[in-house]
Amino acid sequence: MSTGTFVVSQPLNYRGGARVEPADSSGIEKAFEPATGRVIATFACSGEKEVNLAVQDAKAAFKIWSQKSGMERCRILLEAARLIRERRDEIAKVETINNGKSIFEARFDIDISSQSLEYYAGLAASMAGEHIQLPGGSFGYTRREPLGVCVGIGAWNYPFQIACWKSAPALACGNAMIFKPSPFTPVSVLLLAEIYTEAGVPPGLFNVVQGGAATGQFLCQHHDVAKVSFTGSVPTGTKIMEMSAKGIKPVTLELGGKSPLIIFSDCDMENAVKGALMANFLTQGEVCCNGTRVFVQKEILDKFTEEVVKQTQRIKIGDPLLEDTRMGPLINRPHLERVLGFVKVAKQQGAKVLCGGDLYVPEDPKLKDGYYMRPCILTNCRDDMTCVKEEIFGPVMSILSFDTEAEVLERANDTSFGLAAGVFTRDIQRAHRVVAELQAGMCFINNYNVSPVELPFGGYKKSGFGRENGRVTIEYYSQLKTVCVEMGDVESAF
Ligand SMILES: NC(=O)C1=CN([C@@H]2O[C@H](COP(=O)(O)OP(=O)(O)OC[C@H]3O[C@@H](n4cnc5c(N)ncnc54)[C@H](O)[C@@H]3O)[C@@H](O)[C@H]2O)C=CC1
Ligand SMILES: NCCCC(=O)O
Repeated sequence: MSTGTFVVSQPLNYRGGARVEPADSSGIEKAFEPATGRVIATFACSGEKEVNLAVQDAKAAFKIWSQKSGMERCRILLEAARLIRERRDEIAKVETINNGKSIFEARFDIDISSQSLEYYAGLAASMAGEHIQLPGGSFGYTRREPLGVCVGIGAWNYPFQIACWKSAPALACGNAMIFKPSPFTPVSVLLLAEIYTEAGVPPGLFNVVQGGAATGQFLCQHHDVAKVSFTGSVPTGTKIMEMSAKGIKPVTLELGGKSPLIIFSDCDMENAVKGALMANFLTQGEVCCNGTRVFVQKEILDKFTEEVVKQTQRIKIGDPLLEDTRMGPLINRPHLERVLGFVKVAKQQGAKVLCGGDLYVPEDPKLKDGYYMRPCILTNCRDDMTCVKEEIFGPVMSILSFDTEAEVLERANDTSFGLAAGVFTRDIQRAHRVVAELQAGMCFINNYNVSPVELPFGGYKKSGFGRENGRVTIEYYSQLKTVCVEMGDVESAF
């Protein structure tokens, strides 16, 4: 596979253990290769009939899967993880072609994905309730039971990884899942569906329906869907919550962010600069937990800025399938224009562009219609500027300066988002004191944007609720049954 050659020839829905064309349609979508602007797939968005069929199949598979022991589910998930590792390069290439992120990065995403399956495979085998002693030899116990058919709805920035982060805990707990990827990135999740089938899950346990808002609504409103786990924007998350409320369905919402990264003057400068790049430029800056408000203590502002600009200018932009590329194209033309629009407004509001923020046209002629821009560093930023307040979801870092810890904490928390935050300092007491005050679900000390699957990930405030990864996620895909056992006679009140 090389850039400019890939086309999808097989159906993109997956139901009953096989790729299928949807039974009905609520419209047609096209998926692109951002590196070249080429259409790689034209597909029908699933209508209500197809969604009903997917739910029906998932319900049938749930009956079989939920009866299996944790050990049996563990073995199958481990086999699926092994198959992901075996097909790592192929999956990473498909992800790169459809999303635009560099192949270097896509391979990490696929590794994290297989780790997610391994982690929840381990927990599947050790899921247990409690035994509680009661007076007179009576006792109670709790059982952790699956919810039923769960729906996963994904964003386009980590298509394969999001599908794994949702399906691995869901399946480990004994649920079935119907997954709807973003219509921008419909392709890689089919490889996951095939892998689950090959690993031995019952047909229908993991189904894929393609489409946009209308298909998503059919899923969320379906009376046989027990739970919705959503990754995407705050406005869509609000709608998902409203729809789920009508059916009293639990939801997990992984939404947007505008996270602070605080760099104190006593930091290890080299690591802080690397951390700022990790916090802003992975996946072309299209990462929900990015630390895009970079607060730098005044004493080191000039030195930090000089170094971060130097390293940003060195980032190799271009064909994302080449080994040495570190930044590929953005997801699509409208998004590229939106991001460039943020840079324009930032300038109008008084920010200074130290580098990038403009279109980039690679020399290779096949890339001339791709959606590339140069990563951008903004300085002279103020807290009231649009670039500092709103999620840009592109490679744009805003640098702000601060004097004191108390001041920076107040400014860092002055946002309706609360997904992530970071602090760089050599002072261990300050590090823990500061993160304790930060209003964010995922805090990093002396690093940024690493994603160990053992750690719960999710937001505070408008960045959502519920968690992905870590042991706690079992609670979001299962329900607790309490059984009270009487060992004596009934003491009736009547
Ligand atoms: N917290 C997290 O883990 C992450 C959050 N995000 C956030 O996602 C956003 C970017 O992703 P987008 O795909 O543009 O978000 P989006 O909200 O436009 O779409 C997300 C998904 O929801 C579906 N959808 C749209 N309208 C719907 C409706 N009415 N009912 C049901 N489903 C519907 C879309 O088809 C897509 O699959 C950013 O705000 C970003 O911060 C992205 C990745 C991770
Ligand atoms: N590995 C990063 C996860 C965050 C995101 O999905 O945007």
